[in-house]
This record gives sequence, structure tokens and C-alpha cells, in this order.
Amino acid sequence: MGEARGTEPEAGSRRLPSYDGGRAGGGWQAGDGDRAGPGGRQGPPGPPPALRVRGLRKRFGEQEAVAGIDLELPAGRFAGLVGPNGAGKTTTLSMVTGLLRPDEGLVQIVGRDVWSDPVDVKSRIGVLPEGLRLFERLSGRELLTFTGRLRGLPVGDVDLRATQLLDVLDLTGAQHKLVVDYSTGMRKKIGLAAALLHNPEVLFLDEPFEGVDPVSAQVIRGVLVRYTSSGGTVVFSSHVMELVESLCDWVAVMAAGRIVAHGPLAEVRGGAATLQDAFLSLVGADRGTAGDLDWLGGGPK
Ligand SMILES: Nc1ncnc2c1ncn2[C@@H]1O[C@H](COP(=O)(O)OP(=O)(O)OP(=O)(O)O)[C@@H](O)[C@H]1O
Repeated sequence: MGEARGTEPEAGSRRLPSYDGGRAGGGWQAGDGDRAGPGGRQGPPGPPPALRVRGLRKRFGEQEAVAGIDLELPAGRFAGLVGPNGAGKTTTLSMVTGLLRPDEGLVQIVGRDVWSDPVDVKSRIGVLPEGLRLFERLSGRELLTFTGRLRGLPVGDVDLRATQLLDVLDLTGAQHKLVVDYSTGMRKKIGLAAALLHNPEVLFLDEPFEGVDPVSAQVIRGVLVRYTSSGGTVVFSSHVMELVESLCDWVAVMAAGRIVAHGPLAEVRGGAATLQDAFLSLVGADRGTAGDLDWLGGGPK
């Protein structure tokens, strides 16, 4: 993969004004990361964005899953990637995290190219992928030990961090149980622990709350909020707008392989009462009706 070809703003993407959420050098910038200061002066270069995507594209046969997207996310944000089924969220996250090779485009994480510098990038990110595959015949504790050692952490650090993560994620009682016997929520939590163990700079989570009960969801939220409040960046995909609205300060909305809006939550929500309303309008789903199903009903036959 070479340099990005598609650096033009996408057709149909809502361009939002520049934003500096009060963080010196860390504000959100539309488009190409314009660093010009007041009066058009060129300021000192700030830290690289947590994520920079240019012209990212992926096709499966006839299906254009991701149609050339641009994104720029400053560090320290809690970012939500939302979109209807089949919008291209998982494909995007897979390309961004080095799990799926793009047809075209550039992905940088904290200034490093994901595809030309994979070892460095992978040491800086944590990933909770969709359909998480784990080593089922290890216990939760063994899985964390294995992951930590694979990451090159010293034994003592792995042990301490694993103990703390198991405790915070309420898995201490299940630490010696095999992962194959874990529930969906427990699998998400042990996957999250494995993704956090090496203290990554950016954490990518595909549907981290799917199939998770409210108590476990609250625990996961607490860990993620703690992580972002100490400077980590989270990017997660979700269908649950209330969750995205309550957790995220930055949102990207995808539909049919394109980014249709992105930026600070308040600006993506715009004049809509809720993010859900804005989302339905952005993806054109507010026009759907169930009117044709007049045969459907649970009353007496
Ligand atoms: N390996 C694949 N082979 C063929 N088509 C694929 C493959 N992966 C994804 N697609 C197609 O690409 C499109 C985007 O899929 P993707 O899984 O990225 O969407 P999504 O936004 O994550 O959806 P969901 O919210 O339902 O998980 C879909 O039309 C899907 O059928």
C-alpha cells in the first residue's frame, strides 16, 4: 500500500468546523490537520493525532465495504464509530488495526504507518476485535500471562497487572476457569484485559458492549473512562446510541462505506434532540416504515 490517493473531502460528508476542546495542541481538526494559528501563522507542530486515515478503501468482490474514507482523531478522545448494519465499521477497524489489508489508503497511529511499521504500531495499540478468538483452553489468568509475555512485559509486571485487571473487571473468582467456559460478557472482559495489559496508547474496540449485562457494562465503562482520563484514546464501534452519547466526546457516523459526519459529539448531534435522532436522519433511516406488514400481529386469529 502506498500513500493515500484520496485526500479530498468525501462527497456527502458533513465538514465540521475546527475544534480545540481546551487541550493545547490537542483539538480536533477537520480535513487535513491544518496547523495554522490565529492570523494564519504556522504554529509549532503539535503531537500527531491518535489516528489519521486518508483515502481508505476496501472492496469484497462487487461490494465496496469502505469507499475511501478520511478521519483524524486527536489523542485522549473517547470516540464512537456508529453506523447501520453493513456500514463498514468492522472492515474499517480491521484495516486500521492491521488485521485486514486495505486496497488503498493510508492509516497512521500516533504518526506511525500501520502497514509499513507494524511492529511499532502494534506495541502502541490494544484491540478487542469482532468475534473475539481467544485461546479457549487457557484459564483467564493464563491467557493474560501468555499475552503479557508475548508483549515482552517482565513476569512481575504481567503478574501484578493481571491481578489488578482481573480484580477491577470482577473476574478474580473466574481466573482459573478455562476461557471456553466463560460467558459472553466474561469473554469481553478478559479480551479487554488482554488488550489493556501492555498499557496501549490507543484502544480499538469492536462492539465491546454487545451481549454484556448492565453490571458488566458498567464495569467496562469505568475501566475505559479511567483509561481515557489518564490520556489514553478509545475508538469503539457500537449500535447503542445512548451509550455512545453518554460516553463519547467524538463521533464518526458511517453509512454505506462512507463517513457521513464526524467530529465532536455536540456538533454531529447538531440541532437534533438526541444522537439517535441525528443518526437516523444522517443515515436516511428516519424514512423507514413497517406499513407493509399489515398481516403481522399477535391478536386473536
Ligand atoms: N470478508 C468479507 N467478504 C465479503 N464481504 C464482506 C466481508 N466482510 C464484510 N463484508 C461486507 O462488507 C460490508 C461491510 O461490512 P462490515 O462488517 O464492515 O459492516 P459493519 O458496519 O461492521 O456491520 P455490523 O454493524 O452489522 O457489524 C457488508 O456489506 C458486508 O457484507
